Amino acid sequence: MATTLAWQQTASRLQEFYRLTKPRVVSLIVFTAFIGMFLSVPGAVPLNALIFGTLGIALVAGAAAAVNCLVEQKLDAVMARTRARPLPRGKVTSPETLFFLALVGGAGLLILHELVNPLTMWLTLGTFVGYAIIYTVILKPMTPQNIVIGGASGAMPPVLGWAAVTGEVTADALLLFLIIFAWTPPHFWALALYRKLEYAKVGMPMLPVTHGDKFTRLHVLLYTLILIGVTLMPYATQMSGLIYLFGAGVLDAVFLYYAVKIYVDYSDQLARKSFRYSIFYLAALFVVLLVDHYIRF
Ligand code: HEM
Ligand SMILES: CC(C)=CCC/C(C)=C/CC/C(C)=C/COP(=O)(O)OP(=O)(O)O
Repeated sequence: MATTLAWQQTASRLQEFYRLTKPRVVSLIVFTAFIGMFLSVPGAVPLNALIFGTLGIALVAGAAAAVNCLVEQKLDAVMARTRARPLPRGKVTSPETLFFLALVGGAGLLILHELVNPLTMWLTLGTFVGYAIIYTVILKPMTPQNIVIGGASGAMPPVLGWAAVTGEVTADALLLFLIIFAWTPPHFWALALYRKLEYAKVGMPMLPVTHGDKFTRLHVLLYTLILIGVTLMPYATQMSGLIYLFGAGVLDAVFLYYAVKIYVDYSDQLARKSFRYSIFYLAALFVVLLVDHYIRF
């Protein structure tokens, strides 16, 4: 009886630590890295790079997310969306979080350095610093351009996957970076539009707070147009073929529909749907890139 209780307590503690890593966001990040690995070579991906590259990138990304939870715990306690996180609820302490993220992040970097290659380790470390320090600590409280510049960290994972397999970063890898980079503003600003009051409450200078709704809605539309241009580039550069062109075209058309509707006929409900669609869009676009890579027309 006592051992069962002890087990339950341990399991629920571990679950709280796991939640610090923002597992849902990180799983899409890792998914784009994973697909980047397949796109980097014509045939089979070496199993070593696939397994240890994915594991290492996942661990460091999780540690980066935990830094964000640590730094923003006081703000998280105020916003409805984030107040159930482990730190604001007092389920884990700051020193525990620091210890956990150092352990997890250190293990990830070690795996990348020893079992993948040093280039991937350094690029992943740079991405970690980009999100955990440059974005979270410096840019986020400073400028409404926070997510445009900080989005570079979120866009790095396919490049990391590419480097893990090939040991280099090529123009095709940078194209994958550009896709996520252009996707981030419509992804985030759709959410920021319907969460504007919460961001205002904690004094975060998000675009709808500093420049208003109309300006943000215009920028969602403009970045969606940029995104559409960028997603045509894999076909234009012959990195991808007709299956990709068709898939990306359909996904882009729906994204454009949401962006135009947000601009001309805004509602919170629409912004919420558009945000959810942005997540589906990115996952589906990478699946299409992968399918096209192996079945090429
Ligand atoms: C600076 C860049 C980014 C910002 C500011 C941002 C912002 C956000 C925010 C605030 C949420 C929380 C939504 C909620 O709690 O309801 C979220 C959710 C999400 N983001 Fe992003 N994001 C960024 C980049 C990315 C990237 C690069 C990916 C993946 C490649 C991604 C994937 C996701 C996913 C999958 C969710 C849903 C999580 C869930 O359902 O709990 N995000 N994003
Ligand atoms: C490989 C590697 C090291 C990757 C690190 C990149 C990384 C973890 C990006 C995460 C993007 C993310 C969680 C944005 C959420 O925005 P936010 O943090 O402003 O959201 P919040 O308000 O929910 O805290």
